[in-house]
Amino acid sequence: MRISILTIFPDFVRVVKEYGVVSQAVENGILEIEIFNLRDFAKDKHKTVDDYPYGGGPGMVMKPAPFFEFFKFYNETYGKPYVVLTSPQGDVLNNSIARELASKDHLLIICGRYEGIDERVMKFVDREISIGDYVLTGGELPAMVIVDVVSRFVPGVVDEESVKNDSFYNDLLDHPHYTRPRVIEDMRVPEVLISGNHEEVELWRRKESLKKTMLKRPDLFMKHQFDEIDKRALLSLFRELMA
Ligand SMILES: COc1ccccc1CNc1ccc(C(N)=O)cn1
Repeated sequence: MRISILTIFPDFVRVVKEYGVVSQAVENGILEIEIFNLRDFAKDKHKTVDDYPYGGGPGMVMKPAPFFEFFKFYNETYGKPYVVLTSPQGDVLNNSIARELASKDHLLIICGRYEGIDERVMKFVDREISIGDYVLTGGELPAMVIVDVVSRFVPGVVDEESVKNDSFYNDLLDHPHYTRPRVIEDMRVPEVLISGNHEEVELWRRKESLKKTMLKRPDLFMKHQFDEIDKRALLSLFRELMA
């Protein structure tokens, strides 16, 4: 999968491809991440990317011409990508949107700055995405979040099991995790996890996920489709609560 990012701050976003599983996926060719500087497509001497807003008002607006120049170059060179704009007006990102974006061969993420982007640039945009209901000084952090979340759904980037057990994969919150030592400051690892009984472990984990989700995210709990393991876990949970 190829992901490109268009920004006036290329050094800001570069780190997203330099660490962890994303950098490994880039190294072994599962992911291609390319960063383009919008300023390179501003043809005037001062490489201007912003200008005063028609109609007045505070701040500046991103000029359309550099974007038009960029897309002329980009579409001819790489073919037409699926274009995402990160903006406060977008659909709020969640796992299902991320999974949908991960199915595209070729994604381009546009990062806005200033008060916003000239509306005529929207002709290139397929999807507007927000990472939450707040305004940032730029679209670069949302672009990095999208690259990270989408990468996890690209086959081979992370262990399939890990994605399958994603707490939000089956819309339950994650169970507690433990590793060595078995005891630290008198705090012990739950015995079931040391029992080696995988069925018991899976039941315990599911019970913990259901308990945590019921308490912290009743909205997710109500949406959850209960499978056989869930039912056994819930029974065990109720027995525990009644005891
Ligand atoms: C006024 O800013 C803009 C206006 C229009 C586009 C981009 C920006 C850049 N800012 C952003 C971007 C994304 C998010 C988000 N919630 O995903 C928040 N702020």
